[in-house]
Amino acid sequence: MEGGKLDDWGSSLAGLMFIWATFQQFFPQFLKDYVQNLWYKLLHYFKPTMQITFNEFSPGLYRRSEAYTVIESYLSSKSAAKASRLRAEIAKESKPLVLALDDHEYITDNFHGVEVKWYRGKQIPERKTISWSPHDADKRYYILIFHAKYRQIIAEKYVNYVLEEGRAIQVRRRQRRLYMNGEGDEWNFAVFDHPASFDTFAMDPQRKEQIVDDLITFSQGKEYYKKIGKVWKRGYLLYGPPGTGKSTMIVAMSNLLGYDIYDLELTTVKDNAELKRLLINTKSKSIMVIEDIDCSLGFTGKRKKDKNRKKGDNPMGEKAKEKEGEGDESKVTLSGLLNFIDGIWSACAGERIVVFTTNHVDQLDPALIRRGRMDMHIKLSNCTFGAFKVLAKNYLDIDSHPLFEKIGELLEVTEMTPADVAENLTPKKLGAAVETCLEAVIHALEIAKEARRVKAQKEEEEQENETETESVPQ
Ligand SMILES: Nc1ncnc2c1ncn2[C@@H]1O[C@H](COP(=O)(O)OP(=O)(O)OP(=O)(O)O)[C@@H](O)[C@H]1O
Repeated sequence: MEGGKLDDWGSSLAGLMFIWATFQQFFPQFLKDYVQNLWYKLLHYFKPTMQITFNEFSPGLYRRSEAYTVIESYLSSKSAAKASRLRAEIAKESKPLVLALDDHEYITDNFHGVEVKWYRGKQIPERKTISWSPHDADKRYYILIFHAKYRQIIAEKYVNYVLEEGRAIQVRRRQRRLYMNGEGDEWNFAVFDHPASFDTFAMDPQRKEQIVDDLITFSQGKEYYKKIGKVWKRGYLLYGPPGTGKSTMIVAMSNLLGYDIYDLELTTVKDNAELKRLLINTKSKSIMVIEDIDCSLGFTGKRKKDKNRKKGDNPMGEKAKEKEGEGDESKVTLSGLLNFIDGIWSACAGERIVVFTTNHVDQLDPALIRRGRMDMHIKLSNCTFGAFKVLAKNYLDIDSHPLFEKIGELLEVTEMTPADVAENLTPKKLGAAVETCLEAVIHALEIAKEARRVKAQKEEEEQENETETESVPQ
């Protein structure tokens, strides 16, 4: 692609705009329009520059234009390094302080060698009135100025690039939201700021890397999904005993990609139609989570409204079987859920991750978790030595210690969840020594080992008794 420079014309234009903006407030409207038209004609005659204006408010609309806010985010990422006059502000629901381009200031940007200028203007209303309407306040706008010979590349490529980058910057800056479904098809949300990340997630490092790579590949896969003709979404099934980090991993996913979380409580959804409406009301770049999916759907694929059931209960245990057939309010069906995940409507949500968690993977309907629906099955297991080392680094800030060897041996012969190991590693007193925390882990592991031995012995004795009873002649 041919490179190009806007040279001094862009700067003169932006400079004159500043002067014009300062004096225009003293002129009547007809004179302003006349001078402005004359000025553009003159400019175009000598140097064929072009410009595109992005107004803060579209006529008749009370909301700020999305293009304007996205451009503002894009330019704020450039302004800190390039502009000489900046505004500092805390944007709504944005984490860091944002440094943005000030009024009547301009900066230069470069797209594949083509130089463009951005100017931020402000139009002051003719009459100052006390009003709540944004149309009576100062109106701002951005003007993109470029050489006319680059019209095509700027209009077709650069503007789209700016919008995409700006949106990505907004997502990165925005505080994460955790949505919950309430009554009907509305989502309520809370701003959430959970620090869990893949760096602090205790898991075999190689497996962790695979998962992180998979997530990043997905998030950058817009063109790929388009090429293969598939909706841009990916399903992850997280399974394992309680306390192995299923919920923590969802937060780590959200923090890695900057996605919001939609925590869908299936038992409160009335029917398939409501499920569909909930889906339509979600935004792109999000993780749709159904925790303990085995507790929400029964064997037959019919949801059972079983509020009495505890998380750890086997869904097809006696308790669950008793409830079967009772659920007269049960309207969300397995096929409704399958449609929700990958029916035609799933395409409305845009870039999306779906996560199911379960403690009983073997109880789930294979249709629900087949590859293509739940693309990656992630087993979260009891604490391994590799996972322990991550926890020791998180909690005690150590990479190695003479007591590690003993802990490694114990972890091989007994089972303990990362949640339990983490709890034992937590110092119980301010300034507790590292040894004290590691010894607490060893102590807990030895108790678990002993309990395991006693249990195994008991099972062996019971089996022997059963064999003896069977061999006694009737
Ligand atoms: N792999 C892990 N890495 C780091 N911390 C962990 C891990 N697993 C568990 N934890 C710690 O244990 C606590 C409980 O974990 P979490 O709620 O994620 O488990 P879970 O598998 O979702 O449990 P449940 O099935 O009961 O919902 C977390 O707050 C976290 O601090």
